[in-house]
Amino acid sequence: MQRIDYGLAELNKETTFGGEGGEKERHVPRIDMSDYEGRKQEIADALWTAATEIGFFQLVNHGIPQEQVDEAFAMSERFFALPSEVKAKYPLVGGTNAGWEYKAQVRPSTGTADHKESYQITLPRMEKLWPSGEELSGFKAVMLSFERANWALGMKVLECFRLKLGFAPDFFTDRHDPQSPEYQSTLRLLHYLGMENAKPEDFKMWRAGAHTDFDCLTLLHQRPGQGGLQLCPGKEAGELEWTDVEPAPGVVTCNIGDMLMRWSDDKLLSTLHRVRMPKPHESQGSRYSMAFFCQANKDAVIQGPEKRYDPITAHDYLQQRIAANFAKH
Ligand SMILES: O=C(O)CCC(=O)C(=O)O
Ligand SMILES: [Fe+2]
Repeated sequence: MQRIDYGLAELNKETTFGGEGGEKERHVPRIDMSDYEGRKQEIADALWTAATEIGFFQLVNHGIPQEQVDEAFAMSERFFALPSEVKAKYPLVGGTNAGWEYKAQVRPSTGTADHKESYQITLPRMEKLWPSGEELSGFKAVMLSFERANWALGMKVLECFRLKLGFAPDFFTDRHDPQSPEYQSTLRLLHYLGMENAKPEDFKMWRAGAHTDFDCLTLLHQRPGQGGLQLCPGKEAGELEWTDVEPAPGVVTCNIGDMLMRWSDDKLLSTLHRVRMPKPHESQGSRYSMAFFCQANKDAVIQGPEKRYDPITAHDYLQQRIAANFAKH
């Protein structure tokens, strides 16, 4: 693969992680979010340990009702089952993180398109991007309420990191204010294509190539029986060893993204991950997941307490990352 020189250091690193690598078991911490107000300090300590050691953790008792998660998954499946001509009426517009794309995301790590389609919801940019009620009744209402539930959970987690980093109360919540036109957090529905009729060479591809996320914090909903997510901590050179993150009922899998890594002067780790193809004994069917990306509002200025990096706005930061992933748009 030809190497392109990307502007950000994070991106130049990402071009070196596309290979198969090995596998290794690792412990992904579970964090109990119950009695959040009463246990905030304890939760913050547990989140901090997880985020500084492995960059991934799974929230339990997180407050998003299972029925709401199931309802959103059901709607997502119905959306992707719409005819392509309908979905194509709501296309991803370059640089916006809003709308539908089909096999359009080329990861700098692999140089090939992810084997998936996705539909992204970024609230201020959704004009003309919602399917009509006739096409998919109830979709918008279900997704708006699911978006908000994820936002609220994301802000609880970020508030704990805020506490540990020593920023003022509500620092991150203010910078992810959904009332602002600068809001750019994103709910992404994902459909990884079924492999039932795939050719052997298709299995050499990735459902999602190795990458780190651009955002502050990702909340990921997976379905039991639809695994494939793998993480690899550290960004050292050499053979990488990957760990399966198994979906479990009732958990929300979280990872730190590059924006928060910068904002914490590299203390909180944005960990490499990918979605591999199913193994022969695993389900070959479609895989659905839903990710909520807490991305600071465009006008937020990212700089850590120790000022390790020059300040950059969240807008400029994200644009560089999107440009590197959707070159064709
Ligand atoms: O679908 C998954 O399990 C992971 C998705 C992901 O890593 C992403 O969209 O950034
Ligand atoms: Fe990701």
